[in-house]
Amino acid sequence: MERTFLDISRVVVRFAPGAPPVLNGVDLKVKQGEYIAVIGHSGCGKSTLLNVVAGLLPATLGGVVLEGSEVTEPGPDRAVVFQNHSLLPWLTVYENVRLAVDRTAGRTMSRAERDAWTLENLALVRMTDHARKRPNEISGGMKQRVGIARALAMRPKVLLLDEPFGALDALTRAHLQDQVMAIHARLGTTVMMITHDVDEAVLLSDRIVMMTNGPNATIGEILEVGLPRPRDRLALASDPRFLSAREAVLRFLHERHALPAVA
Ligand SMILES: Nc1ncnc2c1ncn2[C@@H]1O[C@H](COP(=O)(O)OP(=O)(O)OP(=O)(O)O)[C@@H](O)[C@H]1O
Repeated sequence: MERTFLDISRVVVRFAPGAPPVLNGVDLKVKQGEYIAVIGHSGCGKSTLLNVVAGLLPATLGGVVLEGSEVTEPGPDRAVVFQNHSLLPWLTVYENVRLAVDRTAGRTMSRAERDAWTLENLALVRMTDHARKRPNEISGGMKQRVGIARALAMRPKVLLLDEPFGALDALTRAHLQDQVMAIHARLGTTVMMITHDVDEAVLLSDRIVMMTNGPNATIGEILEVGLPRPRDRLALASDPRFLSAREAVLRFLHERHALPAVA
């Protein structure tokens, strides 16, 4: 059996004493290189879970262990990409990525190596030609690509994506999904991605973690996607395995765990 790489163990998060916990007993074991999607209705606690893994929020009970080390604070081994880019507007695209490289590899790489590594990560997201531009001179999709390059440049053990494509139009979103799939295939990075988009979850992930509604949310079901890689969105659009995975997630969300207003 493959070893657990990221171990989320009986995580409970309660924001206010006396209030019901937002998350109650989330247990998940992730293998190295796995692509996990977390899906669930708005407000069920997906970002809360990601923030616990990122070390941005302490669990009230339980905890997270990454490669044998307990998560107690944020660190470059768990790089986060948020829905809205968090690039520094006064720095160029290159400088935004370079800053992360200098912070994480300032002592281990020479200047020339850091320059090359910055450029390599920009090339990975096809942003080489825009390296000298500032964030206000590039599109939303490009900003997210820079955010991904910056995260990958830290050589994270886990890439945490909090609805990274949520604010993008459908075509840009599809393009970025393809790029992230290609990067995952090339680097084998372990990924945990929050999404509201069922097709995105099925297309990208190895397993889809479906959350029950909050409060007291927990993992309701886990779907093994099992589609062979590389995956091609056009071919999959009519593939019965894709359609049945999609249906299983939709059923979970809209029949078994519909929001009260929907049910
Ligand atoms: N810092 C906080 N203090 C108090 N309550 C919080 C805090 N952060 C989140 N919550 C509450 O916890 C619940 C889960 O929030 P969270 O953002 O994790 O949900 P989500 O599933 O990511 O939602 P969405 O899909 O809408 O982004 C919500 O009810 C939210 O109001």
